Amino acid sequence: MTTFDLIVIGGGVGGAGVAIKASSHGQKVAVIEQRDWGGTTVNRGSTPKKVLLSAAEAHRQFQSTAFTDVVPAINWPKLAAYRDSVVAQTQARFKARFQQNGITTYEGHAEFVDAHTITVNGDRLTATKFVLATGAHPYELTFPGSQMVQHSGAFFRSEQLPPRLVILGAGIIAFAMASIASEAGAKVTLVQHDDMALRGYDSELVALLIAALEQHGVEFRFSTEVTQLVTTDQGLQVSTQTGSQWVTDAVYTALGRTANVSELQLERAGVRFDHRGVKVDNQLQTTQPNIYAVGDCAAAGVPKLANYAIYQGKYLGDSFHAATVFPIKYPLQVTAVFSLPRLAQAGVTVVQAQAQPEMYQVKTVTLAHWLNYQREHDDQARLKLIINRQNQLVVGAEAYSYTADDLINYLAILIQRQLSVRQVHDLFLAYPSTATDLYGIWV
Ligand SMILES: Cc1cc2nc3c(=O)[nH]c(=O)nc-3n(C[C@H](O)[C@H](O)[C@H](O)COP(=O)(O)OP(=O)(O)OC[C@H]3O[C@@H](n4cnc5c(N)ncnc54)[C@H](O)[C@@H]3O)c2cc1C
Ligand SMILES: NC(=O)c1ccc[n+]([C@@H]2O[C@H](COP(=O)([O-])OP(=O)(O)OC[C@H]3O[C@@H](n4cnc5c(N)ncnc54)[C@H](O)[C@@H]3O)[C@@H](O)[C@H]2O)c1
Repeated sequence: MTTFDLIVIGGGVGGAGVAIKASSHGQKVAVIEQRDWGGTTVNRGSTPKKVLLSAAEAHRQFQSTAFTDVVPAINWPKLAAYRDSVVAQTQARFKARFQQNGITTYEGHAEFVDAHTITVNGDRLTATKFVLATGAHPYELTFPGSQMVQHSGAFFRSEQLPPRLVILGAGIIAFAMASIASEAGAKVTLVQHDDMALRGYDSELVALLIAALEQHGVEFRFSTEVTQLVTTDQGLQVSTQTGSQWVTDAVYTALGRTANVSELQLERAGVRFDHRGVKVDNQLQTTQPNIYAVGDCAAAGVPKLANYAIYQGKYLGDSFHAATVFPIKYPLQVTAVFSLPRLAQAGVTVVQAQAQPEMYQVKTVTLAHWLNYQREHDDQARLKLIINRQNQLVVGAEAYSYTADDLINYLAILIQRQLSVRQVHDLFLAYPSTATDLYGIWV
């Protein structure tokens, strides 16, 4: 039986964070992956998504500048081939990084025998500590014909773009898919069961994004659900609860994700979990003291995003080595919707600020006439700053523009460092750029 100080189950971004940190502190570490190194992010999430998005962005720029008469079509199979080469290279680098750090890698499904032993490919491995980093899988549907529904991962890895497609859900993934597909020429219909898109983001900015996509031909059907899919000679016939019917070529879901916990035999190890994932405390420890969980499989009360999984992994890798362990503290929330245009947010949200008007002021800054936005034809670009009334520091920001994620990341740094207006003006930066725009927008 092979013994380690630490075994990490799951070779995605969360598992990598903890394994590499722990091994840098001299621990004997193994990582086990059952499907593909790099997990969701590298294979079915942000990596393929951002490669596709680059082509969509270039296509948009062609239309909005001097090239109006000659807008080249996106060659999807060519784009797909490039995307697959980027994914393959990233995956290979991901695995090599484990090996370069002296981490033992296993390819296979891990499950617990007891709290100190697991099996992989029939081998038994033991360790002092375990970290669960098994991620999540798409929410499954059960209506008649739902076996023909594909997941968002299939869209981001598709070889061909369906001419007509339906997206179920109006969350963060749905908006990225709708933006890419519509820019690449597909007729997109998005179905959301209630009237709320992108919950948590400022409704005014969300309305601007919906209007931009509608202008691009995306059809939104709110307050209804798909109830049946039937194959016909014309394609897939979609029926909804409210009685609508139309024909499409493909249906993709983006309805949220469920933690990968049920196939780990966690009961044998004394680890408790529910539909939200593995129960963890504020040090990411499960109900079994030598077993921890990070990322999408953990019910840690934070967004299930790559930046959180990486942050938790690094925290845990360091905490195993620390003399005193403090609870994990997230400096602020930062998220982005990779749509066209983008929505991004850092710190206190507009929704939170509006609920506490005595504490926060919301200031709207129109960006459209600023050089960086004007040159991009970003004519609706705007920023909402959330200001703490007591000390006048900016504590949150929400932006809508083609480069909102960049601006929000600069603001996230300034918010985390609690910089005052004076300190921002003392920074020396290359001009003109998104960074120097901070001089103007920072109150
Ligand atoms: C389409 C899409 C786009 C996204 N875009 C973004 C984005 O732009 N920004 C962002 O921050 N987040 C994004 N996310 C979320 C992000 O991908 C996840 O939060 C992140 O991947 C979580 O990392 P993880 O390591 O917890 O899990 P994963 O990356 O899912 O890795 C878990 C790994 O564990 C393996 N595994 C599971 N069970 C076992 C077992 N029993 N034995 C061995 N191995 C096992 C799985 O095969 C998998 O490889 C996106 C997600 C999706 C689906
Ligand atoms: N840029 C990013 O940061 C990013 C990008 C993609 C994914 N992610 C992560 O992946 C997770 C999953 O994303 P997602 O978009 O699948 O989920 P989500 O939770 O963001 O959105 C799902 C949407 O589907 C709706 N819905 C639920 N059931 C429905 C039904 N039967 N018919 C129609 N609509 C229905 C929900 O009300 C919700 O609006 C996110 O929570 C996030 O953690 C992050």
